[in-house]
Amino acid sequence: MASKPNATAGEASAALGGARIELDGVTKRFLDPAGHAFTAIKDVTFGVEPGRFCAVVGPTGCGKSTTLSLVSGLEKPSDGTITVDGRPVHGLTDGVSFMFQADALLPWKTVLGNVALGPVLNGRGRRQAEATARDWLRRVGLSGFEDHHPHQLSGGMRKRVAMAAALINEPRILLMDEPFGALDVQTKAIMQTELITLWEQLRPTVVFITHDLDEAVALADQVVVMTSGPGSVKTSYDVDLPRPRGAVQDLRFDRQFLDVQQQIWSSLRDEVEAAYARTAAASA
Ligand SMILES: Nc1ncnc2c1ncn2[C@@H]1O[C@H](COP(=O)(O)OP(=O)(O)OP(=O)(O)O)[C@@H](O)[C@H]1O
Repeated sequence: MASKPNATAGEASAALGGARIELDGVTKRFLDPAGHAFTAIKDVTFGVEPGRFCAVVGPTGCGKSTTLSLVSGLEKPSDGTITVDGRPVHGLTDGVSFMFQADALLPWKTVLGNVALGPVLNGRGRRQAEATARDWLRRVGLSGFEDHHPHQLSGGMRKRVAMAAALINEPRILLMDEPFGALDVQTKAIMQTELITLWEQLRPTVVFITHDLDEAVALADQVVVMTSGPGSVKTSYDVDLPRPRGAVQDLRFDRQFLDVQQQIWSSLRDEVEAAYARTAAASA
């Protein structure tokens, strides 16, 4: 593993601040291959205040990723409205960065080229973009790896590159779909701590999809629990653990953390069991 990121709060560049996200009665229907309408999410309503970290949990197939792509503007709702800072989302939402489970890195570009790509596409000169990219690589602990290509890095290092590439544009909204889902347990915990340290400096509004309730509670200010499909919002919990949260590994033994985790699990468990029973019945 590369060294830990060495940025401090004072090094954060002028953050633009996060945007307010509102979903109001959002339903999304898809057509299945036979041409029948299939409801993926139904009447989803929740909001995320500017600069808050919102995790969305729910059983497999309940529509978490669909919800995220609606916020991004990549998909349009069938019913209901999504607004960002009070303006309805039409087309790709401004000021959004993404991080997915698969690293969206270009294999033919160097680490520096991957991180500098966002500013270059935003019209910054190459020199300036590369200088900013070098700074971000330092902040994620990857100084010295600028000329490597993605295949020459470990999984955790690739995540750091993806994180630098997502944050270099100082997004107002960061949409994350199980970004650490494929990592081993130790690397995942390290990446969670690094993410939360960088987020605490920049404070974009985050919507973070995960299957891992511990991860949701450790990182988020708010955890939205979705019902089994078609997904709607079952409950939204505030997580009042103090910030800065510090190392995620240590947090998991905290009494308050365990209390919140248990409370949310008691709500989530019914939905996970319902989804499992439905899948088992369908395949019987
Ligand atoms: N483009 C699409 N066309 C048709 N059906 C879709 C499409 N996208 C998603 N679905 C369906 O909508 C439902 C919700 O999918 P989605 O990926 O949003 O769930 P999820 O909660 O993110 O799942 P998982 O936890 O397994 O990643 C699923 O039944 C899926 O097959």
